[in-house]
Amino acid sequence: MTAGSQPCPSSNQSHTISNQSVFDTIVIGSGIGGLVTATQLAAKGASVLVLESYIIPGGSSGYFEREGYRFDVGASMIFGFGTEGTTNLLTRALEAVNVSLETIPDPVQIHYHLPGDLELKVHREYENFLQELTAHFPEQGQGIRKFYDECWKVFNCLNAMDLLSLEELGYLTRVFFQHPLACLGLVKYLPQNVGDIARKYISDLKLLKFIDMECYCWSVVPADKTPMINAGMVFSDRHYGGINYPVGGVGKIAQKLVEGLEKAGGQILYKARVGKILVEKGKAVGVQLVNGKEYRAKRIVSNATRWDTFEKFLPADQMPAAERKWQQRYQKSPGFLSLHLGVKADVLPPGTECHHIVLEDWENMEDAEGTIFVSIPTLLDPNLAPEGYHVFHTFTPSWMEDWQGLSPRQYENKKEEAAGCLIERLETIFPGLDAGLDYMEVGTPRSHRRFLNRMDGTYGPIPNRKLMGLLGMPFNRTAIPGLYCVGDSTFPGQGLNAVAFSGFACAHRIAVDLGF
Ligand SMILES: NC(=O)c1ccc[n+]([C@@H]2O[C@H](COP(=O)([O-])OP(=O)(O)OC[C@H]3O[C@@H](n4cnc5c(N)ncnc54)[C@H](O)[C@@H]3O)[C@@H](O)[C@H]2O)c1
Ligand SMILES: CC(C)=CCC/C(C)=C/C=C/C(C)=C/C=C/C(C)=C/C=C/C=C(C)/C=C/C=C(C)/C=C/C=C(\C)CCC=C(C)C
Repeated sequence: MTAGSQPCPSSNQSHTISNQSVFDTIVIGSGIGGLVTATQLAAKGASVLVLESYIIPGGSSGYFEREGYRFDVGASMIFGFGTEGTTNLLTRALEAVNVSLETIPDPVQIHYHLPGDLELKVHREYENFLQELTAHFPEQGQGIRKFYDECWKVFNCLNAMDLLSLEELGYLTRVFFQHPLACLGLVKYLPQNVGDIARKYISDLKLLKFIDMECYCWSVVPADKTPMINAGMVFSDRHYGGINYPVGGVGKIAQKLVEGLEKAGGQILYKARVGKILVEKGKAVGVQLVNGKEYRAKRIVSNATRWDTFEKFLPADQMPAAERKWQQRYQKSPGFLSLHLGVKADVLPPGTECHHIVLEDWENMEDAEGTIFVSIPTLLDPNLAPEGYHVFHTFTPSWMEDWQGLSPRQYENKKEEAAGCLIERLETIFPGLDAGLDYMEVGTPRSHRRFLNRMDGTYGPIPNRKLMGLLGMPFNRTAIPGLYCVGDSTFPGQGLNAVAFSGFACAHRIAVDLGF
């Protein structure tokens, strides 16, 4: 979304908030992490108020409409909509508040276009994927199978048990007695990263680069810094529950959760920007909006990033030691330069897949504007664009620093130039893209900061050195009594299914704390 353009109006305008003096819980932000916390608590009978600064719910999983196109703001490759097991957390979150969403299965997770003619597709069918990858690295066939089979071990442990708060002793004891082997399996993998495990089985350097890319394209760090638990989820669930796109666009997930929240008695207020968390006698007791209005609750949950929570909502100079430590271990990932395009349908040859990753030189994988991501959701749900056209969302990592200190004219020119470069590079995969353009909206980390309130427009936290898997990622409670965090700056990190887990865990911990 252009930083200068007006957001589209929503039918869900501000609601009147019931005159309750103290809510059980206030949730700051209606990203998927915040909404799952809110719906879980409302379903248990808690009184919940969600305060969202924007005009619609969803945060990075929101949408906007322009000239007949419906664009996903950020998230587009959706895990968690499976029908079986326990890891289908988006399906479960909707069910908990008696709503549901129709989804369309995506037969291929990603079509990779990588250096050295490494062209391959990650098929929904596991064996087809292994076969296609092995055809590129015939000598490494056994290693490939052993590596991905080890990822399944992690997934099978997770998919055997209810997924709730790891900060709650009652749950941990119960789950350990019910599934001792699965728990021990997870304990083993929690401190591990993908790179070490991949190198046990794989020696070919180009194949190891491919594993780096398999991690980078969702964790924005290479295999050595990517936690094995998360890779177990991503590399297996794509073949188990699969990647499924919600009919009507990604924005529908948040809209449905809000519908469920309200049915369960919870409330949401839009255009309600929190400026401050109120702390009395060392305990979080409420929030103050930037317009001065105050709301109070027994528990406060922040779905904003940890940087926003502890540097903006609370005095930065009184940051708890645990948060300072976290900031030494994790840094902000880059944001994205995003092009939301409307494209003539004949640009895409028959058989084009929905998601693509493009990289011309391995050296550039982690660089700003190195790896290119493409999502074309109209290949699954054609109703998101006018007839004869496609929605084409392409994005590439980009740092806030590169977009600061520019005059409005310089900013617009830089965006145009960057968009031109991206389109030119994509012409090799989609010839005729430039000529087929019908609509273009360019977003930068500044747009993400403005519309999503994410500090520096970041995609989320990344380890700033090799850490011990997921061990360094905080759960939901914070050093301030009564204050919890949820979303991608809590365990287990980025990803809609990951933040949904964070929401389940946060709501469970609060429900126990409040005696629900
Ligand atoms: N950021 C991206 O570009 C991007 C792209 C793809 C996927 N994703 C995914 O999106 C997910 C993020 O989910 P999440 O739940 O952690 O958070 P989120 O960033 O999606 O949602 C946070 C919400 O809090 C609101 N908010 C922030 N500050 C506020 C304030 N002061 N007052 C009121 N509301 C405020 C924001 O408007 C937003 O709706 C991650 O899984 C990530 O992987 C993000
Ligand atoms: C008791 C005892 C002894 C012990 C205990 C142990 C235990 C129980 C443990 C447990 C653990 C757990 C539960 C864990 C959990 C985890 C989880 C849930 C995880 C999840 C994850 C997920 C993820 C990571 C996801 C992700 C995704 C993503 C990020 C995506 C993205 C995408 C994008 C960016 C796009 C791309 C592309 C294109 C467009 C092409």
